[in-house]
Amino acid sequence: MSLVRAKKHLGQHFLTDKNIAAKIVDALHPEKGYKQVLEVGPGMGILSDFLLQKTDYETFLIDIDTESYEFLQKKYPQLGSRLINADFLELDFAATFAGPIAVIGNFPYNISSQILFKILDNRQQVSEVVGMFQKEVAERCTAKAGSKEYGILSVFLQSYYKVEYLFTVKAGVFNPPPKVLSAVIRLTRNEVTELGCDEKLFWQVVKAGFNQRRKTLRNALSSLINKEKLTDEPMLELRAERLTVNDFVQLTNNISASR
Ligand SMILES: C[S@@+](CC[C@H](N)C(=O)[O-])C[C@H]1O[C@@H](n2cnc3c(N)ncnc32)[C@H](O)[C@@H]1O
Repeated sequence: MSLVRAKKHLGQHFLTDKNIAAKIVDALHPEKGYKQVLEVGPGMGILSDFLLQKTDYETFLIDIDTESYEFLQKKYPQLGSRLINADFLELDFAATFAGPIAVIGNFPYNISSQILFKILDNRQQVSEVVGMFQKEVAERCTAKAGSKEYGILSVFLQSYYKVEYLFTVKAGVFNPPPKVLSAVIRLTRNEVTELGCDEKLFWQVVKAGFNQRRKTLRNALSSLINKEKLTDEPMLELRAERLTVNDFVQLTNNISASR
């Protein structure tokens, strides 16, 4: 079988180290109750080889690249409609999967944030995610309040998932090697179904706070708050990076109550 040509615009860097591939697949916890796993961007199938050996779950593969799709069709004829040639960002989860699922992948780095927001949009179905990202993105996902990496992505993900940094991966194990280091993280869905505040306002507060992260929240959120009524709100004297997810929930409730 001829190999798939790496296409830069699709973020194609193929992992060549099978031990790392096995370690990524082993980081899934199917005992948590999902029966289906979706791999995003299987490429030539280095992760899929390990996923398809497992009997605890049914594996689905989605790749936007037709050349990868045709390669994988020949490699795994048994997959049938579980091999999908489409854009993950356009996938209709409810129509494709029967219940809770896990998402796994060595993700294309050019669309990392969109992939994470797509997962967040489908958080009712996505119980677990194990994925490789550019190291800086992995650090932003796992960052804690008070650190310089802590930002919008950290707060949004940590609202609904426990986020763990698993391990760092060197560029030399990919072909072609990316210019950056990579890292594997795991997201495990928490118990939260509702944040306990006006969620639309919560997203606005988080975004506005971090969009002007060097300002105090009183200044960064000036268009969202009623200044006369929130004169003694201590969180407004801080910068966004100091607030935990729970602080943001509480601040959102205080802003709602003052309107
Ligand atoms: C970093 S490569 C990883 C390939 C393979 N899993 C590996 O580890 O060698 C990323 C893969 O994502 C695919 N991809 C890029 N954008 C995509 C999208 N929007 N939806 C689905 N797959 C995508 C690429 O075609 C490529 O196969």
